[in-house]
Amino acid sequence: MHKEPSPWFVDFSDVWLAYNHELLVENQFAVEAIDLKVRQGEFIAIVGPSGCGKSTFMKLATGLKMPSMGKILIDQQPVTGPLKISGMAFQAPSLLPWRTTVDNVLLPLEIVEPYRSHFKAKRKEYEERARQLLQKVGLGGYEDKFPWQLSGGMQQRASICRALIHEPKMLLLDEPFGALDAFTREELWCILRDLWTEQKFNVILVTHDLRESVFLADTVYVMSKSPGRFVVRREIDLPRPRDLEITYTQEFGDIVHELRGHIGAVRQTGASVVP
Ligand SMILES: Nc1ncnc2c1ncn2[C@@H]1O[C@H](COP(=O)(O)OP(=O)(O)OP(=O)(O)O)[C@@H](O)[C@H]1O
Repeated sequence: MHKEPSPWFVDFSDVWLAYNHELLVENQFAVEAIDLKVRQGEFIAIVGPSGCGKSTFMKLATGLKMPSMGKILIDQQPVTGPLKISGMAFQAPSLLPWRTTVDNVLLPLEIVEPYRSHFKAKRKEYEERARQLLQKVGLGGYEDKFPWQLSGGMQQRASICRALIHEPKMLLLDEPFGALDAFTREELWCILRDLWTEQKFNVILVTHDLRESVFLADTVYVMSKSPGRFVVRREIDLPRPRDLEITYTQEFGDIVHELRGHIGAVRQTGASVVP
């Protein structure tokens, strides 16, 4: 029978994950009943209380973990192992201290096929690409410095460049700006906004910062306490392009406030609230 291709870029159908066999037997799931449909190029943010399963969700979305039940399609393909079409950045920039900024950014091209096979032959071209990306995020002049010569915000910019150098279709960000001061964080929101506007990769952003989620995302999902479920889906219909000024508007404040109410509800009860 001919099957219609999934119209979604990310398509989770009733996905459950228990971390091991014993937990599965005891019906102890880290995340449960996840149904998530994400359009091509959509920017989603996931917020929720600590330990609700946000990182577990990320592991499922990148194929680092296989679901105990349910089905995951990314870019029409069933996920069967770690995905090459994704780039990742975390709270800690984790740059290699013995490599310069540009060499850190080049790292995925040394590891991920098809780049890896051509790395020696195309090094110059790849390096040019890395330098252009670094320029774009405001790190021009720092390409040949070592990580310890950069501020925390600069290191995080480099780490985002490293996540994007192989032009992934999907960027996964787990609390990428969590360790930065408020001003630097907002600067990086704008950098991410600009990169996404230009390249339209899919983004899955995990954050504790509701303002960040509302400023950046098309859609915000709220997860409930463990076992993690998606209990609220909020479309952010603020016009784009969004400037930081928007964060001071009543409309923006109202959405943040509404999401805060949902988080408060799931923190207290862990129960579902009406989507
Ligand atoms: N390797 C593991 N083995 C068993 N249980 C795990 C493992 N990793 C996570 N868990 C459990 O799965 C649940 C979800 O954890 P997860 O790390 O996904 O939450 P989180 O929302 O990312 O937390 P935080 O916001 O604190 O980073 C928690 O109950 C956690 O104890």
